[in-house]
Amino acid sequence: MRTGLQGKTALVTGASRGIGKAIARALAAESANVVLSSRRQEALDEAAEEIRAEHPGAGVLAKAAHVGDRDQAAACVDAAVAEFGSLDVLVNNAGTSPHFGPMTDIEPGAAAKTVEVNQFAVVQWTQLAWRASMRERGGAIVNIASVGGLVTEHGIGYYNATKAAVVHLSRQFAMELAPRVRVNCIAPGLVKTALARALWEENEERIAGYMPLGRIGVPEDIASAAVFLAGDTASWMTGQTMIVDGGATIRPAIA
Ligand SMILES: NC(=O)c1ccc[n+]([C@@H]2O[C@H](COP(=O)([O-])OP(=O)(O)OC[C@H]3O[C@@H](n4cnc5c(N)ncnc54)[C@H](O)[C@@H]3O)[C@@H](O)[C@H]2O)c1
Repeated sequence: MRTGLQGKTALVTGASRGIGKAIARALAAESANVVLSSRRQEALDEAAEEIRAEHPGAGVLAKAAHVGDRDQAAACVDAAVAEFGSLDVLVNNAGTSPHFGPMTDIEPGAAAKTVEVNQFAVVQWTQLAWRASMRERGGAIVNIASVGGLVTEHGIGYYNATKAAVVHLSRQFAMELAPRVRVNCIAPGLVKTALARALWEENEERIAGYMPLGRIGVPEDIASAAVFLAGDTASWMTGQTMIVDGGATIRPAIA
């Protein structure tokens, strides 16, 4: 079955590197037009240039925006529609984890930033995409949560609480926006990116051994799931959270 993404327009937040960049690249490989967004225009331009060179058939636009800044977000969504005529796919991928440690120690500023970037941005960008294009033309939204939103982990509890919110926001938006727009979610396990470096860098072998599939994830593992959920391949799925984690969450509770 085909994804049907050819000629559609997809906007990915946090697309300058890591999972977001891999998702943008995978969507371009389906001949979708891709709009890459993250904070720094320079990093985005580099990512866009790479994707353009690899996939000359796809339109590629790079437009910087802080996901928490409503005006910048609106300008980015408007630029996507102005350039390509519609916004058919939104991938809410940008994420941050400014606090490491027990939740009893988190400072108000770090807590607010975590909510702003991981949680409220999903609401804000969904509203903008809905109003600018999807209400009229339909579409698909893919939100990037985390397996940490489903289980507990040491050190990143507050981040995980915002990811649990993303799982629920995906269900709630799926219900509110049906049948025009499908909204699904991915809960990645540990993926080798800059964001998670502190978790995997010095323990790579031990963590790979813990994973039933024997390795830490790479951004492309998440990108293929995102393409599936964004495309017609998932045309009868909405409100769901797909766990992509090398099997980490199916390990027996008692070994
Ligand atoms: N790497 C993992 O192990 C892992 C696991 C589960 C979930 N995730 C989630 O996957 C998503 C992507 O993470 P990643 O691992 O690729 O991280 P990364 O740090 O490699 O990339 C994050 C991207 O988000 C952008 N970004 C951060 N704050 C932003 C802001 N305020 N406004 C706009 N852009 C912003 C960064 O510039 C970058 O492009 C995040 O939502 C993260 O929580 C990652």
